[in-house]
Amino acid sequence: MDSPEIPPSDRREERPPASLPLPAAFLEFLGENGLDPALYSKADTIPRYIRLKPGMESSVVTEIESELKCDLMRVSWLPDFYAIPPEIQIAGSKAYQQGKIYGIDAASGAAILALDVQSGDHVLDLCAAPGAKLCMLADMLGSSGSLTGVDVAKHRLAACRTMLQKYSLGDRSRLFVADGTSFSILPVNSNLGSMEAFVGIEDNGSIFSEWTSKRSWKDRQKSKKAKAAGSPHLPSTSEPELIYYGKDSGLVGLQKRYVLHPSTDAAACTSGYDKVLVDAECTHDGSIKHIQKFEFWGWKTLDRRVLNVERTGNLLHLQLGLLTNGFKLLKTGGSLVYSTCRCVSLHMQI
Ligand SMILES: C[S@@+](CC[C@H](N)C(=O)[O-])C[C@H]1O[C@@H](n2cnc3c(N)ncnc32)[C@H](O)[C@@H]1O
Repeated sequence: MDSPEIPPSDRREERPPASLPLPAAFLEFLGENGLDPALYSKADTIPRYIRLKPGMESSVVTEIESELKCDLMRVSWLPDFYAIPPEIQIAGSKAYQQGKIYGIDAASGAAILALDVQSGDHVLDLCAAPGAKLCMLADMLGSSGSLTGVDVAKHRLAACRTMLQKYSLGDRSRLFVADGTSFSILPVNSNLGSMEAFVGIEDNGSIFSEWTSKRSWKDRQKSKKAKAAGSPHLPSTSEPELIYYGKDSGLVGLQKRYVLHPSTDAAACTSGYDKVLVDAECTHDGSIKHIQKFEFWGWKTLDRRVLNVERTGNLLHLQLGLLTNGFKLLKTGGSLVYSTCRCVSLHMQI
């Protein structure tokens, strides 16, 4: 007897179950979102990706192949991206230690590509840490324009600073510890005509001199206070804290109050960012490797971190806040890309 035709909506039932012992609540959540649980047991078949720092000679590829003992498969649609087998670790390799390659997902590359960064753009990355996308943005920017990275978690943003320095990509960058839902500092723009008035005026140390890793007494007191309060994250009312700026970020020689003053929505329309990336905090359920970690962390943790209704509600609120503010900071004619680890990438232009 012929087997009856199965309507597409029921075909999911036929798929083999995931070999991970996913908890019932998570299976239900996947079902509600039309996602196949079998996906979550396939991490060992998904390649890893690396990005070769642009400008490297092609002979470097052969060198890296022999060092990592695997083929580097060029990703045709993503410049400088290569797929490598999932079991290959890059952290111990010379190529990684010397800043010739870094690990970054193809999905992250796709989000940056969609932003279409051009040399001379003023670019804002509103959730920048730990910084793989930030590095790619800095590379795309080339030798003019600026890059501003914002993240609410200072220790994570410090990792961005380390990355920018390691890959020599920080010259046009500045990094602010700030709440991305209310951040309102605009790029240092050549079209703010009165800028000359602020340049070079000595004002009791309130002018930016070249950035140094040595922290001032005031900064050290600030971090002591934050530590004592037990919070790694700033309260939303805190002032943005600039933890890094490069020598060509446009800040050196400018008065601090000129750079750090908050903007209005009207000013952003004319002097805002050309490109904004909102790579928002999310539940991470779209990251197969991330979900696999809960086998070790315990599925109860998954309930608490991913499925908890209060947390997902708060996340939605946060994501909307980040998206709304990112949009406000765009210059007229600029573009914004919104992405999460579920690879949803939304491109908007005003
Ligand atoms: C998905 S991660 C970003 C990944 C990053 N774009 C990259 O490519 O490495 C989300 C980031 O958003 C940050 N975040 C959470 N709430 C935030 C807020 N209110 N403002 C700014 N950043 C926030 C988190 O600290 C986290 O580093």
